[in-house]
Parts: sequence; structure tokens; C-alpha cells
Amino acid sequence: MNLIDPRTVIILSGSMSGLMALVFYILQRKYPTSIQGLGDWSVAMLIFCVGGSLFAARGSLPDVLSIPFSVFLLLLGLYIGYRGTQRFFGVAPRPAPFAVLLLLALVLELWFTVVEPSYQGRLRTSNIAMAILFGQHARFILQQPARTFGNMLTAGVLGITAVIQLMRFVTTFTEQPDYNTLSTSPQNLVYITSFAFAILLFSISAILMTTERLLTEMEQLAIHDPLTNALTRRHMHKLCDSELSRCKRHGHSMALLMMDLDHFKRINDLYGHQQGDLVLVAFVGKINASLRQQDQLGRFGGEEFLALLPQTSQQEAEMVAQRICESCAQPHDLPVCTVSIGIATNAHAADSFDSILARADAALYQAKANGRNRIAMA
Ligand SMILES: Nc1nc2c(ncn2[C@@H]2O[C@H](COP(=O)(O)OP(=O)(O)OP(=O)(O)O)[C@@H](O)[C@H]2O)c(=O)[nH]1
Repeated sequence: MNLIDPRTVIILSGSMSGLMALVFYILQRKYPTSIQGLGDWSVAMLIFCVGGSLFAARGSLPDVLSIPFSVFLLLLGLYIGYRGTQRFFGVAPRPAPFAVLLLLALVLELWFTVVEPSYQGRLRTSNIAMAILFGQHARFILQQPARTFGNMLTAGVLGITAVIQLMRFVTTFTEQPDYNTLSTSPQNLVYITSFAFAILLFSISAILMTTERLLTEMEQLAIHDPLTNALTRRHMHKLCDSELSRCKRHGHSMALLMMDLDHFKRINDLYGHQQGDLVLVAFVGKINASLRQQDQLGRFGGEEFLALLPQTSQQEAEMVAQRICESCAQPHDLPVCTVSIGIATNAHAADSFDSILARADAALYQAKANGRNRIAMA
């Protein structure tokens, strides 16, 4: 007695693909548009569902319809799935080579069904085409810089399935010629069930990839100010705390620049809130241009910003602050708004972030009191 009937596996796999098409479709509607590829994955699953049904209908439909076109649909589904992954990673798909591959496979499948009927010929054609599509899909994911668990799992599933396809190709040279797609031979059962598992596991790992991406985007949103894209106050607190611990461990110095735009209220009153917003965004751009890659910039309040400069002495911080002051005072296409800056460094062993911040704040107050558009040291 056979434990597994290939036709049942194909029917189950086809129904599962139909369900996954619905899941991807719902996710596409719910997820932010920044997460691309879900639409393609949904279409791919739908194509697997139709292709699988055609495959399972073998015997009830003429062979010329059920065999070559079901293989063509499965290959088309694999390509559309790959296209979805390309879009997910923000890479523009280049369909031409795959269109050639799919058409060639269809012609060969028709040839080995109608002109020169050969199960081996059909199987070898589909194995090679599928191995190329699965393999290229896996290779593409491995080329991406992000090595998340979801990405690696997807690449692993696709890579293993590509190898199984190649192994199946090799076994066509050793098995009896009367075998067919619905044969219950061990190699055929492994082949059919591995394909069904590949589709299921691909769906799971693709959902994992999108969830990881969504979490990363949410994290980014949570730690950035939506107007200026500077870091939030809470995140700056965290970064400054850990930088201070590092300084204490290695004996480094760090500097905080507390910056406040001068008479910013006037900009709003004279030019309107929207111009005021643009001035804030431009200000952040100017500061970022003056900072190094390892420096961090956060928005502390309305027009108040804090820069963290790791491994920076008081003199170096003063030079950076001077640069920022000068670039703000230069005329440009937005209303000019100068800045006052208070500087403090981790001068005492018992310093905490709050104590350095309080000194930077007091220095800023001093800069304002001394006439604005200037820097002051704690
Ligand atoms: N356009 C805009 N204005 C903001 C935003 N956040 C805070 N403000 C404005 O910033 C102004 C800050 O005004 P004040 O605290 O009086 O400070 P100032 O006018 O800069 O004066 P000094 O700091 O003493 O030089 C207020 O008018 C706030 O409404 C924002 O996101 N966009």
C-alpha cells in the first residue's frame, strides 16, 4: 500500500497555494506600500493553484493541455515569485531572459508530449528550468546585504529545492522509462512532496521576511522625528548613556552640543508655520553636513536639537559648533535663522548624561544671554 498518493499531494499543494494567494493579497492590502512584492507573491500562488489543478486533472483532460501547460504555469509562478522578491528588495525586474526560458520550456514540453512523446524529455526539461528559477531566486537573496533569519530561511528553502530538482534530473537517466508524473516511485514521491513543501515553506519564510522588514520600519519610525528625521529625545538619551559608559571604560571624551534656533518664533510669525518647518528641516541638513558619520543628532524640543560627538575633545567640539553657526548665518533661499550652541564634555568621573546635559543647557542659556548666534562652553 502506498502511504502517499502523488495526485493527492498535488491537489493539497494546489489548494494550499490558493489559500496562500489570499493571505499574500490580504497582507498587500494591510501592509505599508513601502513593502513591495506581496502582490507578485499572491499572483504566483494563484498560478501554482491553477497549474497544480491542471496537473492533477491529468487523465481527465487531454495530455496536450494538462502536461505542457501545467508545467508552463508552475514555471511562470516561480518567475512571478522571483519577481516579487526582486521588488521586495527594491530591484527592478528584468524579465527578458526568463521569458525566453519559459517559452523554450513550453516548446520542449509540447514537443515531448505531441511530436515525440517522452516522459523523460518532459521531466528533464521541467527539472532544469525549475532548478534555474529556484537557484537564481536563492542566489539573488544571498546577494542582498541584509542577512536576516527570514532572508536566509527563504534562500535555504529555494536553494535546497533547486538541488532536489537537479537530483531528480540525474535520476531520469537511471530509472525505468515507463515512469510518469503520477508514479509512486520513491524518487517521484520525494520530488512531488518536496515541491509542495517548497511552496509552503517559501510562503512562510516570505511572510517572515516581510514581518522583519515591517519591524525594522516601525523601529526606524519610533526613533526618528517625523518632520526633520533627527533622532527622538528618548533614543538620544539611550545613545548618550551607552556612549558615556564606553567613555568611562576606555577613558575617551565625548561632547554634547545643545543647539537652539534664535528667535525662531519670528520666522513662524513672519513667514508662516510651513516656512518654519522648512527652516527646521534645512537646519538639520546643515548640521548633518557638519557632523561625522559616528556623530548623532536628535531633536530635543520644537527648535532645540542635541548633537552627540563621540571621542571628541572640547576644542574639537568648539570647531564643529563654529562651523554650524557659520553655515546657519549664511544667506540661502529660506529665511535666515541663526543658532546658539552650548557645549559640554564628560569632564568629571561621576558625570551622568543628565549632568552633562544640564551643563550644555546652562551654556546654551549663556550663549543666548550673551546676544545669540554664538557658542558658549560649560
Ligand atoms: N514651524 C514650526 N514651529 C515650531 C515647531 N516646534 C516649535 N515651534 C515654534 O518654535 C517657537 C519657539 O519659540 P520660543 O521658545 O519663544 O523661542 P525663540 O523664538 O526661538 O526665541 P529664543 O529661543 O529665545 O531665541 C514657537 O513659536 C513654537 O511654536 C515646529 O515643529 N514647526
